[in-house]
Amino acid sequence: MLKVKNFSKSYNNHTIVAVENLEIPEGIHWFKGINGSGKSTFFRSVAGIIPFDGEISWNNLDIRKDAVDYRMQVNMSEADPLYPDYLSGYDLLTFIAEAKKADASQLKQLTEVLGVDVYWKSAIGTYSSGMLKKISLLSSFLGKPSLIMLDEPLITIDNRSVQIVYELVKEYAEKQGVSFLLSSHQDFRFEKLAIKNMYLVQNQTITQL
Ligand SMILES: Nc1ncnc2c1ncn2[C@@H]1O[C@H](COP(=O)(O)OP(=O)(O)OP(=O)(O)O)[C@@H](O)[C@H]1O
Repeated sequence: MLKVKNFSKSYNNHTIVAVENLEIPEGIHWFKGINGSGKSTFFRSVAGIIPFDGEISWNNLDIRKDAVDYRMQVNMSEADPLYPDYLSGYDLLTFIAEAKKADASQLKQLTEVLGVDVYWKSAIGTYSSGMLKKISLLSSFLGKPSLIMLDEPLITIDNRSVQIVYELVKEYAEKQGVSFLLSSHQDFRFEKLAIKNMYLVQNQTITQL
């Protein structure tokens, strides 16, 4: 269970998202909202990437008090990932795999499934947006997370990769009990997945649909 209490995130004294009380059970959930509504801001807060006011815990691990354990359990893929151009996908993914204590076989299997092994030794600066997106998506599966947030996972990747992402989400959810928060500003993007709840990010808050 993800528990969010008295949450608020502001930029330049302007509230982007505020949530008094939100409890999200395990399962696959879909966050909708128009451009700029605050989906990425909320996901980044839950991932522990940006500071915020309030309390967030996942399966009773507090994002601040249990900072390391929490971050071993909660992974995220950014909507528009940004990495240093001079690193290779290999440099980045082997680093993340080590930090997340991933089995060597997991990294190998994911690179092969997503076709990242073909280009991951080249510098990131040479990648197309879809190639970069696949590195970011792959990174979020590494280790033994119990919650994975995928921010706009289907943008920029080709149709075949979209199917692979659907399969990976299904496999990790069904076989390993991983929960997912998926975001999309478009309707009918995740119809192939067993979506438990849908949430709307709108008017500086989040409501369950
Ligand atoms: N680092 C930042 N500094 C200032 N304002 C920011 C920052 N990051 C986001 N914002 C603002 O917060 C609001 C929400 O942005 P966010 O990226 O969370 O929206 P989103 O719902 O993910 O949008 P999209 O669907 O376009 O990805 C926007 O008005 C944006 O300009």
